[in-house]
Amino acid sequence: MRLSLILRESIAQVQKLIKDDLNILKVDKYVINLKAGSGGSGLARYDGVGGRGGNIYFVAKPSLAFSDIKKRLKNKMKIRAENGESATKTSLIGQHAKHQLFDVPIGIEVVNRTDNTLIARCSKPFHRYMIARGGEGGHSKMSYKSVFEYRLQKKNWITFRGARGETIDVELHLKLRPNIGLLGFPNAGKSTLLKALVPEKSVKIADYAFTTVNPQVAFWKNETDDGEFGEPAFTLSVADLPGIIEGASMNRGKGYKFLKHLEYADVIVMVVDCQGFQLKNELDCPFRTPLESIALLNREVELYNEKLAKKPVVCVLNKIDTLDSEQLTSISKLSSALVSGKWTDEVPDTMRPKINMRFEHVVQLSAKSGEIKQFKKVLALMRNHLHALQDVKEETERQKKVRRFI
Ligand SMILES: Nc1nc2c(ncn2[C@@H]2O[C@H](COP(=O)(O)OP(=O)(O)OP(=O)(O)O)[C@@H](O)[C@H]2O)c(=O)[nH]1
Ligand SMILES: [Mg+2]
Repeated sequence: MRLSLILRESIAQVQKLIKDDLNILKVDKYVINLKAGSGGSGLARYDGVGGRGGNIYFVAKPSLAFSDIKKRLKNKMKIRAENGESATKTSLIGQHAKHQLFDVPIGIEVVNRTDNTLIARCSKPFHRYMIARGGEGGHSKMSYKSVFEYRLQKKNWITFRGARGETIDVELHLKLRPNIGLLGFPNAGKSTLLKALVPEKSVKIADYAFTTVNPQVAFWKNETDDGEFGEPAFTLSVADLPGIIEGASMNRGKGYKFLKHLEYADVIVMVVDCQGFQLKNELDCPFRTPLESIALLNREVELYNEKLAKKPVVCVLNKIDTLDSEQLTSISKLSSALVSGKWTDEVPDTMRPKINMRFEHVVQLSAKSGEIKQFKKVLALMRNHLHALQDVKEETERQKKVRRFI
């Protein structure tokens, strides 16, 4: 009995290790209901003031894992702060409630579920972020509406009701911060490319759409000290994401929820199948040429967030081993058009993006063959930009105005 228990535990441990090795991100969002404390009641006859309700703060802690959030809330996904004390005849100033502090892993984003606005980006270690505000205590200067009477020991007391604490549903988002994010339609060869970069990593590759169901991260080390490309050794994190499809912004396929992991990527690597793309061999799934695939990916990205479409992109035209010489010529033409920025000229109007992505480099390769020297070279070149490319800065209103007058 005991032996089987030990065995079961060790199997579980090994399984966990395997999972860690794969670095697969299973959960990247939680929804939590928050209720800040309401203010205590004030007492009219004696001008008593109720205590303030407690606020809810999130504190960014470096040592926490995202999955700890659920454990620490004991699966209830609710956080409550205490109400303020009411004023009484013997204590005319009600005590303020204690604030509720909740530790969260560093870097998470807190979004209001109702209006989809960002409340906080918890990025500074040990900093407190106010998420829900407690209500003010009741007092005589409050509006008439907050006044109410109640009977206590046969006397009529007039009290001022404290304000209610904020009640909100928030989403906690974990976003990867990779140097390189792989973007593409299903089956384009994103995972194959990751495997070619980091051969020791276990990666699931298969000839059907949506093989990758969760984002996964690997680290590519350019270990040659003497510098294979004249560079000192360096490491880049690469995130392989599940494929998105046309209409992802309308929540087709798996939607575009995984695109959030590209928001902090320094460089986007767009992987395109040189043979084109068709999700299924059915009438409602039209065939898309490589050029159309690029335009449609560009469109989906900008519909998600225009900032993403402004990031530097490396386009990988994959599976060139499957092309004949005529197709190879047309892929080379496409490469030149992408680099020159004139690639949208031939895109049908219905597929043309608003913001054309900037293709810093275009590489033709066969990820399956593992011969990706040119691609590694391009990554090494892009590496020089990595620090400067942390995040695309929004143009401020002032800058826009200034530009208008120039
Ligand atoms: N001939 C050829 N086949 C390739 C190449 N790269 C990938 N493939 C094949 O294409 C299929 C899809 O590859 P994956 O790497 O799983 O594609 P993916 O983009 O990760 O797909 P999803 O995870 O579904 O989004 C597999 O059968 C691969 O073997 C290539 O360069 N040449
Ligand atoms: Mg994949």
